[in-house]
Amino acid sequence: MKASLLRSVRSAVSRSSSSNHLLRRSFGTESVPERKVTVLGAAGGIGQPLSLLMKLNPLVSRLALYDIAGTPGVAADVGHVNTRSEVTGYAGEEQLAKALEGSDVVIIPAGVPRKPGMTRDDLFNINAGIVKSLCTAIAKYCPNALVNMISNPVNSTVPIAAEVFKKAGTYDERKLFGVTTLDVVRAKTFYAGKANAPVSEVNVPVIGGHAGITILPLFSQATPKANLSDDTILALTKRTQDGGTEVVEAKAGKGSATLSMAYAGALFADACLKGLNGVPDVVECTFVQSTVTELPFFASKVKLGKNGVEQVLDLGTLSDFEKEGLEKLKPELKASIEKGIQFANAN
Ligand SMILES: NC(=O)C1=CN([C@@H]2O[C@H](COP(=O)(O)OP(=O)(O)OC[C@H]3O[C@@H](n4cnc5c(N)ncnc54)[C@H](O)[C@@H]3O)[C@@H](O)[C@H]2O)C=CC1
Ligand SMILES: O=C([O-])CC(=O)C(=O)O
Repeated sequence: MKASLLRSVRSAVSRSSSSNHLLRRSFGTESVPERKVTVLGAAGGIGQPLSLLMKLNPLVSRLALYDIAGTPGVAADVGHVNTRSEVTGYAGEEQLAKALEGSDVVIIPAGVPRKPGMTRDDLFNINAGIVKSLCTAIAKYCPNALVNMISNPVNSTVPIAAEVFKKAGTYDERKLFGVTTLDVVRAKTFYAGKANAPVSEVNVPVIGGHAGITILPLFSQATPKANLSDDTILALTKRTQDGGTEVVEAKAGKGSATLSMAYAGALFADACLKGLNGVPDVVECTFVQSTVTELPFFASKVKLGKNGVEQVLDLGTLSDFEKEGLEKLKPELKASIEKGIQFANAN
């Protein structure tokens, strides 16, 4: 078991750092740079499994787990897993600075989740303040870190973060990401089922934002190609847009997606780390500052590099159905972005 774990760690390290000669540091027979990852909200429903998955990532050398309470226990637990990173738990605001100092990637799943009947925007009043205070600390203690925003409503929390960083004079648009990977994960799973394709080979870009109709999967660009009817495409689109609500309703008051989100968050953070380490051609869909539409933030395929966003890729060719979806989502996404900007500047 131990030998096979080591083998898989080594092969993952070798795959992900093959193009990076200069930054290497010894790690067994292979080498990768030192990287600190901080999880804010690490004791929560997403935070705990996400912390475990980050502990399994051989690209991480230090893992800092922060929450308002409960993190010493999570850190002690996760810290016993015999993988590369050293784990430290931090609880309470007075320990936030230490959790953030020296961080390369900060993942934020802090805040309240939905209950049945709520929209993501209903979380704004509580989560906007949480995100604002956490981002104020990031600007102070690790202004160069890549920030992976999971807290909802992502369509507003990312603009809030941008405004906080602008005010602090630390904003670098290449380093701020709304995590929309779960939309891609869902679109892939649902498409594979309908297209009868092996799910591991499926790719589906998802653009727009992360709430309801602002989530726009581009099944016309999905691979492997499949000849799906318009009705099937419509149903797949709706299921992807309502994926979060499907989980909220199934959990019946016990929160929203946590396990699939932890998986998606770990995938996205891994892509950020690979980009930082100089691995070429790392591309993920994510909600970033953008000029691909007239909106100031938009999710689309983004190439990740040593400084975060290297290139925001254009949308490619859209079907008429997708073009219509794109026009329909713009007013809602614009309003959510503006709501975030206004909040950050008024408070
Ligand atoms: N981007 C996405 O695709 C998804 C986003 N989410 C969002 O992620 C957020 C977290 O969801 P869950 O983990 O299920 O909630 P949860 O309630 O289980 O955990 C949230 C954690 O945040 C902590 N927290 C609250 N205020 C904090 C602060 N000021 N500093 C640090 N930690 C703080 C809480 O103590 C708690 O441990 C929600 O806003 C949810 O809507 C959930 C699923 C998918
Ligand atoms: O639906 C929610 O509230 C949580 C979320 O963002 C998702 O699962 O996509």
